[in-house]
Amino acid sequence: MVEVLATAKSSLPTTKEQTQGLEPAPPGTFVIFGGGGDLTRRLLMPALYNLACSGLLNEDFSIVIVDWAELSDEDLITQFRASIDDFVNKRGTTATELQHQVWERLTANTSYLRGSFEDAATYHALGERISGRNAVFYLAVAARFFGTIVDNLGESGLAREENGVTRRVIIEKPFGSDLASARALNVRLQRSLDETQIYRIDHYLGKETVQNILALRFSNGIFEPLWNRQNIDHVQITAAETVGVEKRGRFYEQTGATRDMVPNHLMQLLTMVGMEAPTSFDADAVRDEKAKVLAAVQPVKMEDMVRGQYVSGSFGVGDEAEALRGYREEQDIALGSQTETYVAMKLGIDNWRWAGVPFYLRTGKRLRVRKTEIAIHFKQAPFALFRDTPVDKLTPNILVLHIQPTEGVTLQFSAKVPGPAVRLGGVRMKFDYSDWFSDGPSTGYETLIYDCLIGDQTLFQRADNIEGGWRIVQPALSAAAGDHAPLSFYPAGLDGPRDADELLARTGRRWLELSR
Ligand SMILES: NC(=O)C1=CN([C@@H]2O[C@H](COP(=O)(O)OP(=O)(O)OC[C@H]3O[C@@H](n4cnc5c(N)ncnc54)[C@H](OP(=O)(O)O)[C@@H]3O)[C@@H](O)[C@H]2O)C=CC1
Ligand SMILES: O=C1O[C@H](COP(=O)(O)O)[C@@H](O)[C@H](O)[C@H]1O
Repeated sequence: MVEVLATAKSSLPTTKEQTQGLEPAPPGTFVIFGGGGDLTRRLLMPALYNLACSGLLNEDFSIVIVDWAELSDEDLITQFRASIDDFVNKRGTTATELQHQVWERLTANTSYLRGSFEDAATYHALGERISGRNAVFYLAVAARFFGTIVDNLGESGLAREENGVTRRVIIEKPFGSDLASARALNVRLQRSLDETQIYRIDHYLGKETVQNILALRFSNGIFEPLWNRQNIDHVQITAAETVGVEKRGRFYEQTGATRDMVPNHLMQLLTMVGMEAPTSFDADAVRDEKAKVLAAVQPVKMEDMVRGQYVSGSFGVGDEAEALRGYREEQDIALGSQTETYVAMKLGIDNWRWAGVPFYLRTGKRLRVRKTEIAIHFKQAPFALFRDTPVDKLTPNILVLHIQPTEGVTLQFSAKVPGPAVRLGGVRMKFDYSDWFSDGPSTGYETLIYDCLIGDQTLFQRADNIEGGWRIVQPALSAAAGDHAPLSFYPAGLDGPRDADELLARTGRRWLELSR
């Protein structure tokens, strides 16, 4: 292993330094519809607290939680405190103290509004609390309510921006369940809102390393000249999870791995790798380039796709091994379920930079390891020089962008093994984020919430980008709906279905090992 440079921990920037140069967001109210739910407890409240600790919320910032649960303001604050204790202060191995001043200010301006999303009275009462103020409406609700809430915001006049007051809506995923429903939802939202008011979230865009793909590509002179069909053989994008469907069986049965991960998260990764340099970080400049890449991707062909479902298996070895249930044995799953928990596919980007370079995507639950990464496989160097040496093959050059759980970049290449003979060994140069940058407490939602508060849509999906992702996977969804999509099975705790290996083996390629 070749270490790139010595690490410089003492010079790591602190959280304060990382937020330097950023102004607190303008004054306003953050309204969370569905604020009694899981997303709010685990991610949104911790993120708002972290933003307050970083000094990025305005002194005049308030929170209104809308839900139908029977809660008093005191109950709400108790829940809020529990979520900070569980998801910020006891996160990982480091326990930190509550920042009392920040906490007092935030909770003094947090209130509860009990009401149904479907009831006009809820919007009337909300209107009184936010009158004349900027507001962000966060729809932390099941997807079936997205249209209803936005219709109500429109009809009640709460979506109207006037006299310099801004009104923005953050929409959670899933945004539609196929191309037609995503289009219909876009049309419905745009009846009440201008596109500049709509913030469609994809939490992958809140991940530092996902954002860093553009920085890596375009702030370094060494990568861009190689980033094309002349030098790259193929690209592999992997999002492997060890978890199963947990308690989300009802949702997952209707969704499956393709809908859950591909048109959104994996397409974000594909566009970041594939896009041209935008002319600026302006939201539309970036999203225009993404739209162009998506438009150049041909819809997936069924012969280039593998769907899998996990069956019972085990994790670990010997006495330590843990038995894992199969998907069909999980809660709320049909006995003969045909839902895929794994999907692999080959896509191509038919443009001047990428024509002929396959992009292989795979994602699945209950795999051997949790790992999200992008591996750029470069073309092989000519072998001629080594023909009369003991070298029988060259190590492939692979640049791996690690997204999670570790964040960093690795470059694999060949180096001469010391000694008189010409022998080559595969080596890796490794850059690990944690060696160079300290990471403040973060849920990944801080950046996204802050960006919405300041009106920056760069990290949010535009209507055409969302539809572009659905268009690409639509043939797979149609085939599954018509029962024409084969399903392979794989043991829980391993690497996924064999057929997925076959998808690459056809052209003499292979997946990068998950557990390497
Ligand atoms: N949880 C997570 O980690 C993630 C969630 N998401 C997305 O975020 C959104 C919210 O998820 P999550 O927090 O898990 O959902 P929850 O179901 O936990 O939260 C929704 C809240 O809204 C309440 N509610 C339901 N119907 C009404 C109504 N008609 N009027 C008023 N309140 C109502 C629910 O109450 P009750 O429980 O009584 O029905 C619940 O408190 C979803 O779109 C999900 O896909 C995205 C990424 C991660
Ligand atoms: O949106 C979703 O993403 C998670 C994976 O997110 P990650 O940040 O852990 O990579 C996935 O487990 C879930 O099924 C899906 O709905």
